[in-house]
Amino acid sequence: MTRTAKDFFAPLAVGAPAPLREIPARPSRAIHFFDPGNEKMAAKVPDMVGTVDVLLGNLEDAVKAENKEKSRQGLVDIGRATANLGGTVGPTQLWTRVNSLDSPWGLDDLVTLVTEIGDKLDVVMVPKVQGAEDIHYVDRLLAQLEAKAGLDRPILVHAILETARGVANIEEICAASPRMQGLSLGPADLAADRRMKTTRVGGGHPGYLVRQDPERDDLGVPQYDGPRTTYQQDLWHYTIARMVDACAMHGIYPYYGPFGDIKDTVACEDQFRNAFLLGCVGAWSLHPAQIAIANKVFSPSVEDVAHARRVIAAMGDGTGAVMIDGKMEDDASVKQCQVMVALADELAAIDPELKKQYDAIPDQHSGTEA
Ligand SMILES: CC(=O)SCCNC(=O)CCNC(=O)[C@H](O)C(C)(C)COP(=O)(O)OP(=O)(O)OC[C@H]1O[C@@H](n2cnc3c(N)ncnc32)[C@H](O)[C@@H]1OP(=O)(O)O
Ligand SMILES: CC(=O)C(=O)O
Ligand SMILES: [Mg+2]
Repeated sequence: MTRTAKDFFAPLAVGAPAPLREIPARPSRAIHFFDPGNEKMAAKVPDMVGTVDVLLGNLEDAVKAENKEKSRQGLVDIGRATANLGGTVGPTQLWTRVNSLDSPWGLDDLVTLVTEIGDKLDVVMVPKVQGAEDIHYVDRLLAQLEAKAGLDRPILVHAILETARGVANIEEICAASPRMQGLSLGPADLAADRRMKTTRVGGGHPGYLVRQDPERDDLGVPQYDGPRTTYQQDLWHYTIARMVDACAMHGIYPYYGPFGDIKDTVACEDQFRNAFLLGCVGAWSLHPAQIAIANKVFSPSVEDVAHARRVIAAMGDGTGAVMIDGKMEDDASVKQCQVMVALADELAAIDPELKKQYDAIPDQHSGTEA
């Protein structure tokens, strides 16, 4: 049975910090993955602080089995030595992706990281989450470790959706703990688990398409062999839309996961933008080149912010209807504009370049009351 409303926000261990009532909307446009055991990558981390919203020390897939302990220790060293990273000190959060709960490393990852650098860790990403039982396990263990380490704020939990069972149980996963911060799409493992026939890590597929109807000749006979335009569709639309609804319903945040074709920056931007438009707040960056893409895509454009401010100003108390540039705006569209402006304000608070751009938008008050 799930916890009752009465004890949902009670700490799960004596001495553990109280769970948060609301998950803070901290900017997390790019969750940048690095292997803390890879010297070249690790050396770049100090200079990345302040340039990316989240630095994530990855201990799971993409780290060779023989390097698991080295990567774990590397993350401890980075957490201890890197200034302005994680906790409440600066704009760049420190996250980790631990090994899966059924692996030989998952338990030691959690115990070591919370004990050694728990004060720096903002979020623990848990891979291959199948249902609420996985979150319950991590929830209790984190509480015990936080109490032992004397931490004064709870570490949050992020689940990767990468099994069919995880997708089927999405709502119970989101609701499993007040620690739940968000969900990411895990398109590679999810494709394998679902027996999808794509071998790509995220992104589209040229075979997943719809085709224009055939032209007809003068007698109305379809010309099946004639030229017909095809339109590539988004393989991930269903899962992302489902993830966005589940997260919004539970007050947590949805993220597009990885885009593996590092060189195809154009398609990466398109995939990230689809996710942004559908309601995601960020995506993973696997290579330094993807950080700028995510920062750009997940920041509202100056045009969108200008339009949103104009609608809000024209709508006064937010009720009624006005015409702006030939379009009707009303109580509902002003709420859409408030979402845009709230995000712009959050980002401007940590990104001086964006602040400059948003501050330069001239005040515009125009519109005609209906
Ligand atoms: C399905 C999933 O689970 S996705 C999540 C798991 N996968 C990952 O985390 C992958 C992370 N990324 C990587 O491992 C690498 O970026 C790769 C393998 C994709 C490409 O690596 P490379 O071939 O070395 O890329 P490239 O030559 O362009 O790198 C340029 C420089 O950036 C460094 N670099 C590459 N990726 C990163 C990174 N994620 N973070 C920091 N530095 C990086 C390289 O070490 C190299 O450094 P150098 O100039 O000192 O030699
Ligand atoms: C993101 C991830 O782990 C996957 O696609 O499998
Ligand atoms: Mg995976």
